[in-house]
Amino acid sequence: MPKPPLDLTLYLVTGRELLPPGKDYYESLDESLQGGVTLVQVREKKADTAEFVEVAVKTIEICKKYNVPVLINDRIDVCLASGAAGVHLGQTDMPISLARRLLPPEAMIGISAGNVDEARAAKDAGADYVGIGALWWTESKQLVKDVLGVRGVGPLLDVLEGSSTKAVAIGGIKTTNILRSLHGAVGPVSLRTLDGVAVISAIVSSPRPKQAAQEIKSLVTAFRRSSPGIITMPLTLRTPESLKEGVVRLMARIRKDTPIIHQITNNVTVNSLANVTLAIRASPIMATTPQEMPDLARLCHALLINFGTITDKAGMLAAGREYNARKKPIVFDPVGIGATSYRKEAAKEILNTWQAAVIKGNPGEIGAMYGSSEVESRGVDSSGQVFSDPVKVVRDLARRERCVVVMTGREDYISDGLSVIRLSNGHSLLGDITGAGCMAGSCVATFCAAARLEVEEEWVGRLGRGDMLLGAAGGVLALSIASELAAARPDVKGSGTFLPALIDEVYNLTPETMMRRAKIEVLE
Ligand SMILES: Nc1ncnc2c1ncn2[C@@H]1O[C@H](COP(=O)(O)OP(=O)(O)OP(=O)(O)O)[C@@H](O)[C@H]1O
Ligand SMILES: Cc1ncsc1CCO
Repeated sequence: MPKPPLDLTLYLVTGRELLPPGKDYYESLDESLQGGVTLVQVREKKADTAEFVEVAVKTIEICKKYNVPVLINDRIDVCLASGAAGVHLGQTDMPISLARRLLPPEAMIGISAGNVDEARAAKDAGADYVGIGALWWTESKQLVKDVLGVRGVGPLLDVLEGSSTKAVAIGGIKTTNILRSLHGAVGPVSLRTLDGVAVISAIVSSPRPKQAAQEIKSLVTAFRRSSPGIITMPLTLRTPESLKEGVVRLMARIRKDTPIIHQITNNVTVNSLANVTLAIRASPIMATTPQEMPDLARLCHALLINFGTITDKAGMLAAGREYNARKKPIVFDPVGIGATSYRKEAAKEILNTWQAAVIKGNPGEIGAMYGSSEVESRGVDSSGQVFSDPVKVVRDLARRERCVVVMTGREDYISDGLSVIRLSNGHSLLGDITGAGCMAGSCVATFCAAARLEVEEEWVGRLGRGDMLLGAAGGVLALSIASELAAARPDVKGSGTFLPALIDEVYNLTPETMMRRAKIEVLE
């Protein structure tokens, strides 16, 4: 008998202990199948064998009505006794090769994988699918050993590329984090995406499992239809001319709409950031308290998170979640990330919680994120060193972090994982004031707000909308072109007079000047 097709789109793992009070297990199961569940795993941790078999048989009977196969957690004997379609194994359960020998040839066998080695072993053993996790910390955590995090999934998907082993993610997936989960879990090299999601409590604990299943399934299918390998724009041909025109268009949009830019930043440069934001004609709001975040995410058009003095991690985490939920851009400036291990850990936690639209840093910061020591990381300021292959660094990091990456310096490199552009404006005086990079972050956040505002239709199934590469380029160009104009002024005598002149020049910047002065190259 040929193997039945395996549809992992919405994989329900049962958990009778998680049902809401008064809800019958079989009733809940039937409703979730009506909502579109495509595969069911019966998971019974406490039942004895007789009860497990009984639950399995009844589950199979109900699932048959919907043509949905049933797998059994761990127990080959229960699978055989109940006539289930296959098993799901843990790493410490029976090896796949042995299970294959005991089960009929058409049986489906899946296995949990929490790292690259486990994924590779599963593929080599011919697993039909791997369950990758845990994605998030969850109430049903006893199911999985360690939290892998959304950003940990990609390398496992790369390992599976080219094989027939499918992949599903598991662990804490719910409607509020599903797009974040799917968007983040993509192979950085292969751009392979998940074949579906495994859900437990988001469906089982719901008093309305049908609606819960429908909602999750529609988001998975919408994501799948949305060119999921691509980070920001559906394929766009980039030319210096189209980028310049785009930047000027965003500038006009900023002036028309005065976007509100929420900024959680350091206490060294906070005033400069508020002033530069006003100078480009946007409206800054600096706010750090977690309780304010839902209201601010509703009100504001973009969020900047600057790590400078990292005193507000709780606010950073809360804010990012809200902006992701509203599909509004977040710019992350990991200031000094290479300097302390606390910052490195905090960045990991932050980026595993929410998805940045743009990550911006100097070569030391980007190098620390990339995991390269080619460029020295010195406190918060740039060491002035550059990478031998900056194009590879920004492109690979963008693919890995699933966002646009900006690496500032004498030349700025920007990539969305597909295109790489180089901007060559700016003046060395920017390196002599504190917060030039921080101000570039505010400008990028403002242009990204405009890039989102100019797209009216929702990009269904995606975590954001608008051309974030263009937003990033616009922000960097505004500050660096203004710096050239400021440095040339006769009243500027050094770094002290340069800072206010810089704000003036941002304030007086015209679309014509931007168009004339912007030095943009498209490298890839
Ligand atoms: N030597 C230079 N020549 C031209 N432009 C420069 C130069 N150095 C920096 N810039 C520009 O200055 C801006 C800030 O980049 P920089 O790499 O100095 O940030 P940073 O080190 O993070 O700054 P800070 O930590 O002070 O905020 C960018 O727009 C970049 O293009
Ligand atoms: C000097 C300094 N220290 C922490 S943040 C900051 C501003 C420049 O990034």
